[in-house]
Amino acid sequence: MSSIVLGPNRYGKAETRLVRVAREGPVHHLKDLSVSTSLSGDMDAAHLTGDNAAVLPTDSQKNTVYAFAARHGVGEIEEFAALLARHFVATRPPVRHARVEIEEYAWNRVPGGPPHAFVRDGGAVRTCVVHHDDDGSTTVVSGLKDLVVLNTTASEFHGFAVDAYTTLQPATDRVLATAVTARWRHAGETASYGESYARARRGLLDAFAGTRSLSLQQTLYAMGERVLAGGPELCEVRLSLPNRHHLPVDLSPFGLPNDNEVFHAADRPYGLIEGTVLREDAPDAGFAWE
Ligand SMILES: O=c1[nH]c(=O)c2[nH]c(=O)[nH]c2[nH]1
Repeated sequence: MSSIVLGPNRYGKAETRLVRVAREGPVHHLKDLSVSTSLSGDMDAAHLTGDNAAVLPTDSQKNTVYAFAARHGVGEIEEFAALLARHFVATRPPVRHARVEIEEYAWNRVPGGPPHAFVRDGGAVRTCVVHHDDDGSTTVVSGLKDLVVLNTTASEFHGFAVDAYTTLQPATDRVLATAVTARWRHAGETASYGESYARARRGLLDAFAGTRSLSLQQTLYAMGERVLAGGPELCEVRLSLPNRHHLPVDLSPFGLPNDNEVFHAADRPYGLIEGTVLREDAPDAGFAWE
């Protein structure tokens, strides 16, 4: 019989919810994050013998998130994630690699309200994953999720393969809707993350709105291409696009026409279109996507 060995492993505190209020007199600023830390390295003993000497408790990792927010403030999520990742690798020798993932929930000021009143932004959640390794390298992937978009026309789907189980009718004018998850890899270790986020988000929306779509696959490529066109600092985009089907309701039993006006917004199942768009000369991704 072959012997059994321990494979890759990592551990950390998932989804530490951090809200940081920065006060400039009566004007307050709000950061609302979910921070997940994950450490790996010389930790085999914890799994194999129960020796926890190398294990920095996940509770300590959570405390570090809060302490760093107090001590350093929170700027761009990528910078806060890198600060944490480097700290764990630098201060705990058994930790050879740190992965920090952050989601940011945006808040806007209440229009006309006092400078301490906020309303949660209904738009996308901003995301990042930063890896730092004890060889000194850092990788940064930024992105967004839950960016819900819909075109009421300019979407077609026909010419598809037909087999014994195909019932779908070709569509020359359909509703196209999706909730975009997009992640983009930075070629370097530092960037103007706020600016590149705004550019990438704009590019995603422009490409979705401006593409006469023959499929969600084609729209995916257009969106990825547009993000990369925003600047050389981004080298690879990964997109996940659920096809939120809008099915025309058959109103003929009621003697009513339905000229592409009344739809059932189906929940599930949904098509899931996923793909990567990258520069041919993109540097090696290493562990960036892990
Ligand atoms: O844009 C689409 N791509 C597909 O692959 C597909 N498959 C399907 O049933 N509807 C659609 N729409």
